[in-house]
Amino acid sequence: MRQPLVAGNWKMNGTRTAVADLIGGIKAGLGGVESAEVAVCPPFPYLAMVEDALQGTPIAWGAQNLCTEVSGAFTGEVSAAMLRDFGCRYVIVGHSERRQYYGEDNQIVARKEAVARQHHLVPILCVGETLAQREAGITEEVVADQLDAVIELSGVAAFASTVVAYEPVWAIGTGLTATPDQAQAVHAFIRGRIAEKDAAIAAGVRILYGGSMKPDNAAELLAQVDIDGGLIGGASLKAADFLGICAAANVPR
Ligand SMILES: O=C[C@H](O)COP(=O)(O)O
Repeated sequence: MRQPLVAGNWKMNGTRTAVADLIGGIKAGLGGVESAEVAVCPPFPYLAMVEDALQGTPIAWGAQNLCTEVSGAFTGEVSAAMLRDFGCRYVIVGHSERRQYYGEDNQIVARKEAVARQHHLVPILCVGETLAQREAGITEEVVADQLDAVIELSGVAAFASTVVAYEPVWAIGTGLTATPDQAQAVHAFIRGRIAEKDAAIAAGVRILYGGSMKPDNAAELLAQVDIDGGLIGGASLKAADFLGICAAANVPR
């Protein structure tokens, strides 16, 4: 059985005050959530604050990115070991904003995925197509290439300890959400692609949906058989909205 995961990706948002308020609101409101796992991914400077606030609670935390390299002369970068030092359980890798604005290709993303696991972080590997790619009918090809880069570097066993997030780029921050059927179709494709190599690993891998998920559309997305949670952007910045999505994930599967 796959435990649902709802992870908030705060992206480049926040101040000390806003982070304190948001974390306080989530902690206060999360009492009833039992079956779903909940995590938040703040910007790097707020990791220490979040660690202090969440230690000893069931809420996990993670980062939004990490360096491909382990340590040394890489100015401006943050290593996997540093994230572990601040108690991170998760790290997002290959978010479409990293791919689009910072030139992260499938090979770089695969290296980040590997270095994260080597340091006992759980990567949340983002995959997904642009609108142009969907309209060209190559969604599956694009997603397959993104998955295959990880399999080629690390083997399918990587997916025994990696979470996948399907995030159609055209649905991120746009208010456009994939329909439950559209999302389910790609989630099933992802699971099938992994199953071609190892059926047991495919059956266990958690596949999150990301892209304008909100309290009012979360339940129908999460009801799909291959959707195991959400990677939430905008709606993770308001405690009430994030909690609404957590509540929708808190149903026995
Ligand atoms: O990582 C989260 C995704 O990019 C989704 O963002 P969004 O919920 O604002 O569309």
